[in-house]
Amino acid sequence: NPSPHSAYIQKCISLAEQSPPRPTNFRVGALLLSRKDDDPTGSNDQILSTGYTMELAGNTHAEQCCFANFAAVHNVPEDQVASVLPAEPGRKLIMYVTMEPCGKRLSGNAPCAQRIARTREGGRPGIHKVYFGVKEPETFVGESEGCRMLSEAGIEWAHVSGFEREILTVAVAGHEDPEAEVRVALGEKEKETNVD
Ligand SMILES: Nc1nc(=O)c(N)c(NC[C@H](O)[C@H](O)[C@H](O)COP(=O)(O)O)[nH]1
Ligand SMILES: [Zn+2]
Repeated sequence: NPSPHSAYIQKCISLAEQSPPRPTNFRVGALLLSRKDDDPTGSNDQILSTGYTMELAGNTHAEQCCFANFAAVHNVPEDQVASVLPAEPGRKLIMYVTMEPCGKRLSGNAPCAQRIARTREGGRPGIHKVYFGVKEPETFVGESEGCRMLSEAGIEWAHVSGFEREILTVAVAGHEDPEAEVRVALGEKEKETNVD
């Protein structure tokens, strides 16, 4: 049986395509689900919430909207989402995001890696693992810090490969020179590998 990761990343890409193009951020899609332990094909997955950049009013990120949508269904504000996320034995909370959760935002708003880490407050299991399709390009904040912040919070993460160009093309659609930015972002990977 195939792994479920590609299908979820593709679902997140279609979410990201609903985001209004802006020069000041990336168009990203996010999905939250509950997965039964020892269920590598995800056959017992339960989708809990989805979100995309600027889905909700203001300068909102996909992961932020994903949490805010779930919190709203449970009648709490987004910053209290940890208190309403399920914590069932034998199941884990998993997030899929087209792009690595941000570790810093030029706006100064709370970065998504911090929002994800906060789901573990109060000893709750919170988010167990984050799968993303591409690391954040250096466009806005330079070297991305999201993965390091997740690791520091004890949250696992993994890169699902194969969708980088598609994800980046959607993400930068509102930028000044999208084609060039995609080439640079893809090239960055080659540059890093040439460093050693
Ligand atoms: N993972 C992620 N999900 C998003 O929905 C989104 N828009 C970004 N984008 C990261 C980028 O670093 C920030 O968009 C800029 O740093 C500008 O910051 P604001 O968005 O204005 O807070 N990253
Ligand atoms: Zn973010």
